[in-house]
Amino acid sequence: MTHAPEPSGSTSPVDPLETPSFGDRLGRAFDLRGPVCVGIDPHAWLLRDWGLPDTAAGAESFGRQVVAAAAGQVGLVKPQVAFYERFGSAGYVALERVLTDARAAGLLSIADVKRGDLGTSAEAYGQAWLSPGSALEVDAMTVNAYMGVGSLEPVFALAGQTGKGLFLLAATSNPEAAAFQRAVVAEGTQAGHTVAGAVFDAVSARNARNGVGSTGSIGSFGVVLGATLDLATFGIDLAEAPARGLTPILAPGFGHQGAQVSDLRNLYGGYAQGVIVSESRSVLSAGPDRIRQAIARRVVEAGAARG
Ligand SMILES: O=c1ccn([C@@H]2O[C@H](COP(=O)(O)O)[C@@H](O)[C@H]2O)c(=O)[nH]1
Repeated sequence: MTHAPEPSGSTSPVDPLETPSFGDRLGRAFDLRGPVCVGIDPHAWLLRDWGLPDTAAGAESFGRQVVAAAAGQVGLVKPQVAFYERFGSAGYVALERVLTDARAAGLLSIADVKRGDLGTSAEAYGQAWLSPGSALEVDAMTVNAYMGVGSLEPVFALAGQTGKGLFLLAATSNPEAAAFQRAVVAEGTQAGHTVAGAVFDAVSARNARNGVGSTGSIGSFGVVLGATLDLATFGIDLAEAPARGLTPILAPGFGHQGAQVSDLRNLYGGYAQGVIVSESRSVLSAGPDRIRQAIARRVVEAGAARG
């Protein structure tokens, strides 16, 4: 019996040699605009405060206004997909328009979608978010490795081919994650390491292998390490960064969740130059008329903290 070929969706072929890597684009964004990433999280209460309906149209207007305010000030935005998904297909159409605006404004977008599965299912998630020309195309997506880092192999491969990035959840900012993410791996090459440490090491090893670029180059594969945490207690040592292939860190937890941007260097040590400082509610709650100024303040704070 022959199998039908996997559908490739509305994607176009890419030449990996012609595609600058996500790590390179991220490095450029850091140099040009600093490390701040504005989260796009259209909570129902925020839509109300912004004078918008709690509908897909409201979430679209909200997202597009946030993108307009972020454009030219920061290098990155991070839409929280859950807040669009709650409106079903209309929410996805809204998100597609927000992403189109972000791309047109020269912003790198990270879909906070936290996908994870195995084999061809994992690959299909990757195709949805990382394939050039797909409706939901972004620069990077968040993924979870709780089916094993190896389960994400097809997504790593696709991201490598298309010049996209991945951020694997390693130590997340929510307090209830610690017991789980500090658990110890039972067997294999990572035996004895914490789950968080094993994810961090696996991602770092990939960046080290790919990090043949210049000193200070940034890898395309990153981890999520919450800013609310004492990362040493998760078995993660950030004291010394590698000379090339620095693993980027997506760092939620600043602002509303309590972490201070001024602590950037204490929190992330030798990796501070690769940290994406992500804030959502603390910026978005400024409202449509003051969000530009709120973002500008974060840019100054983060620039000073990063040095
Ligand atoms: O460890 C994690 C991973 C993801 N998030 C997401 O980031 C934002 C945080 O929003 P704030 O309003 O700045 O607290 C939100 O979309 C989370 O789902 C996280 O908080 N922690």
